[in-house]
Formats: sequence, C-alpha cells, structure tokens
Amino acid sequence: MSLLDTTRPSTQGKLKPEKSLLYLQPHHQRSLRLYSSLSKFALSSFLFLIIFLFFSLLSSPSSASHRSKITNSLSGGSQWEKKVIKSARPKSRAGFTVLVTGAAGFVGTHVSVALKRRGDGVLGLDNFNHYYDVNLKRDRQKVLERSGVFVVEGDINDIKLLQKLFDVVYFTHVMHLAAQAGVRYAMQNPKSYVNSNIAGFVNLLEVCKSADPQPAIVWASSSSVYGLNKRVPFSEKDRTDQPASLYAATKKAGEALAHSYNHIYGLSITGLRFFTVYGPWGRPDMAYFFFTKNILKGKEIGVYETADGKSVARDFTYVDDIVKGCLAALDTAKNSTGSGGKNRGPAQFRVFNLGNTSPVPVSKLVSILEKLLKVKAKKKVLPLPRNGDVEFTHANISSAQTELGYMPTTDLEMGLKKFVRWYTGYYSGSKKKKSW
Ligand SMILES: O=C(O)[C@H]1O[C@H](OP(=O)(O)OP(=O)(O)OC[C@H]2O[C@@H](n3ccc(=O)[nH]c3=O)[C@H](O)[C@@H]2O)[C@H](O)[C@@H](O)[C@H]1O
Repeated sequence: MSLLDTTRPSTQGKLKPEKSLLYLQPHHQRSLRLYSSLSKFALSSFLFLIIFLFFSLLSSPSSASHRSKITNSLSGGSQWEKKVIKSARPKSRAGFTVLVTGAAGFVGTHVSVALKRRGDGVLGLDNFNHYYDVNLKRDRQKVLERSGVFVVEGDINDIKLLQKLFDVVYFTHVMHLAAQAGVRYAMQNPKSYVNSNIAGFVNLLEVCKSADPQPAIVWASSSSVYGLNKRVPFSEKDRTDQPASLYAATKKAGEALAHSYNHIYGLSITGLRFFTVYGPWGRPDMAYFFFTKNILKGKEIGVYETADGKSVARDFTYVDDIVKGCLAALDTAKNSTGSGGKNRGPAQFRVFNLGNTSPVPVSKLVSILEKLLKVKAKKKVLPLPRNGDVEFTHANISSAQTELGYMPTTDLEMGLKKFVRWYTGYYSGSKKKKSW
C-alpha cells in the first residue's frame, strides 16, 4: 500500500496511527512517523495557544467584564453614561460642550445654569465636600438638575474618573471652578489647598493635554494673587510675587502651572482673577454671608480695621457680572493647538481681572446690611489679624473690557438687596424658596 492509496484498510474501531505503519516500506514508515509526531506537536501547540489566549483575554483590561468593572466602579454603568451624554449635549451643533468643575459651588452653579439656558451642553463635577454646609450644595444640585445639568459626584484628584468623563464626552471647553476657597481657612487646613488648588489642577491639566481634541480651559484664579501689591487699581501687569496667604500662593501657583501646560502642550488657557464674589446661593464662609446670619441672630460681628484705623475694603463683585465675564472668556477662548500630549504651535494664554472697579469699606457693607435687614448690627472693631487678609483690593478691568467686553453693572447696594431677598427666602424654611 502506498501513501497515495486512497482506500483505507477496513478497521474494527479506530486504529491508533502507529498500527497502520505495518503495511508500508521502512523509509515510508520513518517519514510517516515524523509526520504524525509533527502533527501531534502542531495540534498540542494550537490547543495551548487557544487556552493561553482565552485566559489572557479574560484578565486583559479591555475585556468586557473588566470594562464593566471600571464603569461600575466609577459610575452607575450605562444609565450613568446616558445621563452624562444627555447633560453634555448642546442644543445645536454650534453649542459648546463644557465640563464645569465645582459645578455645585457658588459660581459653578450660576455659570452652569447660564450656559445650559443659552443652549450649551454642560456636565458638572463636584466632590460635595463639607468645607461649608453640604445641604446648600445639594439644593444647588437640585436647581442644576431642574435646568438639565447632571452633576457627577467626584473629585478632580480622581484621574480615572476624569479620564472616564473625557472617554465618554468630547469636551470643547473646561470651566474649572473646583478649588479650596477662602483666605483665612488656609491657616487651619493647608493640605486641602495643596490637594485641590495644585494637585487637583495638575490632574485636570494632565487629562486635558492628553485629550484629542484638547479642550480650551477657563479657570478661576483670584484677586488675592496681588497680595501686598500697593499699586492701585490692580492691573494684570502688576507684580504678584508677594502673596499674603497660602490660598493666594496656591492660586499664583495655578497661574504658573497653567503657563507651563500652555507652553508645552498647546492648551488654550484663560485665568480669571475674581474679586470677592457675592450674591444669592453664595458661600456661608464669606463675610457678607455670615454677617447677615449673625445680624439676624443678634450675634456680634467683628469688622477688621487696618493699623492706621481705616476699615478694610474690597472690590465686591456681584455674581451675575462674574458669570458674564466667565461666558465671555469661554466665547473668546481660542482652540488648543496640541493633540495627544504635544503642541502644534503657540496657544492662547490670558489672565483677566473680573472686579467691580469700586472698592467698598467693610464698614459700609455692614451699614447696607443693617438697612436691608432692618436690624442694628452688634459690631466689634478688630485689628486686621495676620490671617492672610489684605487691607484692600481694587480691580483695573480695562483689559477684560477690551478683550471680553466685560462691564459690571450691579453695585454693592443692589447686589446685597438681591442677596438678602434670597437669604431670607431660602432660610425661611419654605420649600418653594429653594428654587432659583
Ligand atoms: O477676591 C478673592 O479672590 C477672594 O475673595 C474672598 O475672600 P475675601 O475678600 O477675604 O472675602 P471675605 O472673607 O468675605 O472677607 C471680605 C472682607 O471682610 C473682612 N472680614 C472678614 C471676616 C471678618 O470676620 N471680619 C471682616 O472684616 C475681610 O478682611 C475682607 O476685607 C473669597 O473668600 C476668596 O475665596 C477669594 O475668592
């Protein structure tokens, strides 16, 4: 029988291959033995490969089970993704898709509502920390939900979450308002300022620089970067190397970090130096807010005075004016030039003062509140403590006026009237007063 013989010997049951060799010439027997051991080897290596591939797929990050683990661990799965996409989708193709960090914060809420109302897509991110009353943040979140803004509960230090958000949404802009705010609290909890205002900001910049396409970034710096600067009104060209508080130093650091990411990665970045922002839904840790509360409760308030006996003064800026400045900064932001972590040419880098250009002594703020609340304040004049507070702030806004068309329209008297109307309604306990 030759190798070519196609008729097979009849067999009772399946013969093992070596038994059939008896019918062949010796040299044929050798080649057939070689052929059968080669085919056995090929078969076992194929099987090994299949098993190896199967187990390596199971453990690989791209495996479905692993992906759903990430999704579920970071969020609520596909339902969560649907809410993210719906919230971030603009009404028209011309609309922006904006990630607002600190969206449940004071300025964050106002900016998010304004963007959503004009048709932009807005996704909020907030860690709902307990720096001040978290119920106020939850009530702001309800306002945002009614406006169609979903707020993801998470921290800018959670890089996996940030990456996940950028995986799900192509953000055209990031409005970065998440921060540890407050000048005086920095002496009690310095780490919180480093975590949020430096580490958190770097995290966000890292995710933005690797995004493709990269978003344009607008972020909240602070009038406090002017520190001990004596040239008034403060101009963006003035020195900012004398911060008077850790808070101010972290905001100044933020401006330096922003410049480095702009230079290396081509991120379009605009810093906005807010000047003591106040208004409805404001921050309870700020003087105008807790003065109102204490005056209504008949509790004493301490009004700081400078060494030469003058009341400290601030360029108080009403929140609606700040919102107009933020939206104008977003509207005039140029595209980032980089992609996938390297730049393709110089990118826009800007810093603007957003103030009211008319500083008011804190003593005057107190008398306006007394008139609006119809209650006499129990005032105690205190020397300005060395707690990081500066004697005065005063914004030169000519640059924002020229470049952004920024023009504040609400003076302190009118702004505090709107704040007091909100405050008395919100804390009156009536449910409806919690609306926007
Ligand atoms: O422009 C900013 O970038 C900063 O604005 C805000 O800081 P500040 O301007 O210090 O506001 P705020 O605390 O309301 O004190 C107002 C005035 O009351 C004086 N003040 C304060 C407390 C007190 O008990 N007595 C008092 O006289 C006090 O000396 C000051 O003169 C934000 O908190 C900060 O996050 C940052 O955004």
